Amino acid sequence: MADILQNVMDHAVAVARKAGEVRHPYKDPRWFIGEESVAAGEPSILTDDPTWIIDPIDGTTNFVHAFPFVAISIGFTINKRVEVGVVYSCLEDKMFTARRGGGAFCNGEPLQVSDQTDVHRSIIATEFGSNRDPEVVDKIFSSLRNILSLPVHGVRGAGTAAVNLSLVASGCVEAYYEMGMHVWDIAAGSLLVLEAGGIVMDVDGGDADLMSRRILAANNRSVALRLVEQIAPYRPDRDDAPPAACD
Ligand SMILES: O=P([O-])([O-])O[C@@H]1[C@H](O)[C@H](O)[C@@H](O)[C@H](O)[C@H]1O
Ligand SMILES: [Mg+2]
Ligand SMILES: [Mg+2]
Repeated sequence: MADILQNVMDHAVAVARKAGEVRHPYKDPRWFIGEESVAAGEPSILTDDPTWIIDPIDGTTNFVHAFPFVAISIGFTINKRVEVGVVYSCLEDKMFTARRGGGAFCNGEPLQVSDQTDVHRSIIATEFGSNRDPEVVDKIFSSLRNILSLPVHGVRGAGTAAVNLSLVASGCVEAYYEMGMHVWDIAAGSLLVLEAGGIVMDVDGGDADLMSRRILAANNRSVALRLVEQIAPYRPDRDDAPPAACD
């Protein structure tokens, strides 16, 4: 694991030097998008530069309530594409790693998504999120009602997007969708799913967009597209939306 991170950091330095950059890639805030740094006012703009995308605690509400799923999520992008993903599920003591083109692993063991193609025999993960706007809550419940009525085998939510994505990559659930989470919740986990043989797309079936705050990750296209038909989509403000103007 340390080797993978070291290689990536070396790669980041090499890319920076090639571009004639003198910035230190581990210190310049432009090379980071982190939940806490953004909360402190740093920008949340994904550029082509090598960028670390970090959620130090994914599953904060779980953490506060001692609900036993909490993760650390670290993604690394170049040209806006996730090259490395690391999710450490702390209480399970599971270290999930993926490198683009290099497969996905849990504690060093290769991961493979479920081979289930029938949505009716699937478990779907999702989250209720923290937005209590009645229109958003209606959409959440509408999607849930549609999916439960398909019917599916079950609906689950771990309380952390990163763990939900690790569950798709591990073949424990067939899919995970959510609207309202952030890029730091999903950057690393989305690569886990892709490298375990799954797919990642927008909830409306379009291309995945890391900054859109919408994701549908699934073991295969046939399960994903059945879910697209059931999901009532809404558009949260993007992670890279300009800050609202003050009066
Ligand atoms: O705040 P946080 O615990 O890092 O991250 C949250 C978790 O991933 C949660 O599962 C998801 O539903 C929220 O959308 C995220 O914001
Ligand atoms: Mg999070
Ligand atoms: Mg967090």
